[in-house]
Amino acid sequence: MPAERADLLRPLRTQLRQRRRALVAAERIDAAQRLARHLLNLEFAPDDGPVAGYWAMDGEIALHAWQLGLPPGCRYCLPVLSGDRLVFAPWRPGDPLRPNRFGIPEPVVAPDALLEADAMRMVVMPLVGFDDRGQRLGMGGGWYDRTFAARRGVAPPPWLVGVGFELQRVPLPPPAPWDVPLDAACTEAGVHDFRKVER
Ligand SMILES: Nc1nc2c(c(=O)[nH]1)N(C=O)[C@@H](CNc1ccc(C(=O)N[C@@H](CCC(=O)O)C(=O)O)cc1)CN2
Ligand SMILES: Nc1ncnc2c1ncn2[C@@H]1O[C@H](COP(=O)(O)OP(=O)(O)OP(=O)(O)O)[C@@H](O)[C@H]1O
Repeated sequence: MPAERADLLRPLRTQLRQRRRALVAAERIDAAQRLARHLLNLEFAPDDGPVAGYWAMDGEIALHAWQLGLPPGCRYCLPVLSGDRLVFAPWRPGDPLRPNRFGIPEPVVAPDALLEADAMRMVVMPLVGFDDRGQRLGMGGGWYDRTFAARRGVAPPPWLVGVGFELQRVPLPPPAPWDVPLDAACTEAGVHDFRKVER
C-alpha cells in the first residue's frame, strides 16, 4: 500500500525546519539582505499598494531588509488568522502586536483596517520547502492554500512569491489538489521564476 502523502511530508517538514534553524546569525543576516535585493528587483514587484510579508519565526528567513527597501507607495502587511483563512493588516515598526494562537505576533488593528487576501498586490510566503516546479511546502496548516485558493489556475494579482534559504529547495511528492502553485521563489541565491513551467 502506498504511504499516505502526510506520512511522507511529516519527516520532510521536520528535516527542513531543522535545516533552516541550524543556520548561524551571520549566514541569516547575509541571506536576508540578498533576499531583499532579489525581491525588490522582481519584474513584477509592485510600485504601490498593499504587499504581505510575515513575522519570521522558527528559523524562517527574515523580511526586515525587504520591508525597509519597499517603494514609498507600498504598504507592508502581516497575516492575521481569521476563521480558517488569513487576512492582512498594515504594520510599521512600532505599531502594536499581540501573539496569535501559534505564538506568532499579529498587528492589533480595528476590524475595518483588515485587508482581504485579494487586495494584496504581492504576497511573500514563508517556505518550509519548495521544488523546481513552484510547488510549496508550508507548515502543514493549509492556511496559505485556503487563503489563496482563488489563484488556482487564475492569473495574478496577487503575485505569490515563496521565500526561504536555498537549502530548502528539494524534490517534493506530487501536489495535492488544493496546493496553490507559486509564481516565483526567492532565496539568497536568486529568483526561481515559475511563470513558464508546465504543471
Ligand atoms: N511566520 C509565519 N507566519 C505565519 C505562517 C508561517 O508559516 N510562518 N503561517 C503559515 O501557514 C500562518 C500560520 N500557520 C501556522 C501553522 C502551524 C504553525 C505551527 O507552529 N505549528 C506547530 C504546532 C503549533 C501548535 O499547534 O500550537 C508545529 O507544527 O510544530 C504555525 C503557524 C500564518 N502566519
Ligand atoms: N482549499 C482547501 N480546501 C479545503 N482544505 C484545504 C484547502 N487547502 C488546504 N486544505 C487543508 O489544509 C491541510 C494542510 O495542507 P498542506 O499540507 O498543503 O499545508 P501547507 O501548504 O504546507 O501549509 P500552510 O499553507 O499552512 O503553510 C490539508 O490537509 C487540507 O485538508
